[in-house]
Amino acid sequence: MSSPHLHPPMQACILDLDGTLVDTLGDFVAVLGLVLSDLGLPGVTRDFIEHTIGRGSEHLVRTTLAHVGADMGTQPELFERAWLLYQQHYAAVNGEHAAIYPGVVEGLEALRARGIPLAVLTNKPGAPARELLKRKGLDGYFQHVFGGDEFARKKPDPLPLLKTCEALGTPPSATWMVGDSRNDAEAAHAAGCPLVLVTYGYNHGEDIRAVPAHQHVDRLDAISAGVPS
Ligand SMILES: O=C(O)COP(=O)(O)O
Ligand SMILES: [Mg+2]
Repeated sequence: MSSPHLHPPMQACILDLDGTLVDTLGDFVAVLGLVLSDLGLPGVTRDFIEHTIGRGSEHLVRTTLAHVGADMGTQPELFERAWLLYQQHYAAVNGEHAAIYPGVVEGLEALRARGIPLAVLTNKPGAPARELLKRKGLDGYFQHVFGGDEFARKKPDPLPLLKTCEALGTPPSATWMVGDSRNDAEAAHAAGCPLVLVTYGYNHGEDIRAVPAHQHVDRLDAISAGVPS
């Protein structure tokens, strides 16, 4: 499966953000700490957050509230308050505790040098995703950046991936998806996009090497070498 001659061609490449391009766990930890403290609720561990991120920020906030025992049944407004606080704190913190993974800039440079159009598709909302890329100096690489709030459904549904292929103007069969989690893998399989999984990042505690892909890489700059254009 990982032998180079089996690789489909690459006409464009769509990349996930959190856990693939940027290690944002520290931002999520800081922001959720602030939100829970504002609400007078107990904190959660870094491990819990690492295992919960990836399905979008609303899912993260809702799951965190449930985890600390907040009763959203009797306090239906609690989620709305927490969500508002989350967005405010995230906008302020965004990128402060986040770092670009080793090999990412080199990998993006290599793809760009080959003339491969690039896009980001994340389950993070679009506005903070674009701001994060800007703050980290990565925004110039991408023709499109789409967030989880910009399509009717999020990854692992294939819809956002198919829409991103449409925006790039390339067929899914030649538009590669690069991600760190089963959400990315399921979306890619369902959309018919070739898949690269990075072995770092956040995958809900599961071993990503066990998830089928055309390639598993330890660094983003290992992609370009094996993929024909
Ligand atoms: O905000 C999230 O849930 C993370 O999103 P991503 O891994 O799709 O970039
Ligand atoms: Mg991810």
